[in-house]
Amino acid sequence: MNTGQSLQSPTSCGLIQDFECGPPVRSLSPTTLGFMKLCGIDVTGLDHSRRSLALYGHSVRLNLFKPINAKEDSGASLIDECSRKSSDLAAGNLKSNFFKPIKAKEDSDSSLNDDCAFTGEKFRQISTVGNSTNILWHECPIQKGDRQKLLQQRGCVIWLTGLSGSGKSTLACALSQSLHSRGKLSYVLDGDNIRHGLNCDLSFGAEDRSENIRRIGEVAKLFADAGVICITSLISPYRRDRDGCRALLPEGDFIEVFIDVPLHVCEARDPKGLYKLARAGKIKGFTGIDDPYEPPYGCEVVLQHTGIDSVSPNDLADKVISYLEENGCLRA
Ligand SMILES: Nc1ncnc2c1ncn2[C@@H]1O[C@H](COP(=O)(O)OS(=O)(=O)O)[C@@H](OP(=O)(O)O)[C@H]1O
Ligand SMILES: Nc1ncnc2c1ncn2[C@@H]1O[C@H](COP(=O)(O)OP(=O)(O)O)[C@@H](O)[C@H]1O
Repeated sequence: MNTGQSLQSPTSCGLIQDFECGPPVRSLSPTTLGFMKLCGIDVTGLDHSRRSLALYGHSVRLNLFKPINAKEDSGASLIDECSRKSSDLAAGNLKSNFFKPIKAKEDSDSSLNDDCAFTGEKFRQISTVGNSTNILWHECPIQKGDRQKLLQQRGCVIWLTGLSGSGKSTLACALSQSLHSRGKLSYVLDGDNIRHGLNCDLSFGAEDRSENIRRIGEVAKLFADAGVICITSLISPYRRDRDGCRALLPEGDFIEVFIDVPLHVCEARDPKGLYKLARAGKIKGFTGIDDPYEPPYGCEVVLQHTGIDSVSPNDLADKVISYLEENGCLRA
């Protein structure tokens, strides 16, 4: 029995518009659930792991996912619709513990492949991420590719790293200016600036530096997803933290640029007088003095200081622009 009724999410997400079911929700029973059809597929023939029906509030949503790989969580459990009473389903009593949480969804592209029950279709997943349980990724019809087409560029992250005084902020601005003049949209996330707002709760202890970088990595990822060329300008002294940010993005979208200026040059520049204070012991844990800087291994671009300050910030920016051009970042 199939009334051909199409269930739509309150947000009219296209992902579930092909979902057809038989009777209205109120009269669903373990038997009638067998009539549910998903994109023309009769789910009665499928094993239990591929037939999860989600009740979200009082409306039915389609949620197909692989509970087999689920991460255990005391707060939630998988419910096989065949073992549930129709009254429970109809009353929406199951919404808070309907799913066994699955591996956290990392980005809008990654959830749509291996974890899907049906190849070639997009399905939404309930997941547990950090301290958030039972959260549902919401997909929008306009995606990164659409925005990139609009902007005629590739959303990516240019991650500038180097000692304090190496020229990160100067290069970030020169780069942004050069991109702007070419009609490319960029945005600079500068460590100093972000510490005035979003990250004003963080110190320069190792743990807080890591958190600083993690947050900026996440924000940069959003900018890249928006189609913007995001330039970050942070010391980001620890390799592991930078690699963590790299891992957030698709291959090729994280461009690490090491501004390789030796400590003695940075110290001679000392535009803020911080090295002097650090040498005098008035600032503790200053990068390069009594806190480590770990240079990258095999990053995309190295801008090596040549001994004299002969390479202007604009020339350095040109080198990065060349990399972007060669790697197709300046076209959609
Ligand atoms: N202890 C210590 N170590 C290093 N730097 C210090 C410190 N205290 C303050 N500052 C100033 O803060 C700027 C670095 O902030 P970041 O957010 O880029 O640092 S980090 O990536 O979290 O390590 C850095 O700015 P830049 O000179 O632009 O790099 C310094 O001016
Ligand atoms: N390519 C360069 N050559 C010479 N001096 C530079 C260059 N880039 C930046 N500077 C100078 O170095 C100092 C530190 O630059 P800044 O961009 O603030 O570094 P950071 O952001 O890494 O601390 C500033 O006085 C700046 O004018």
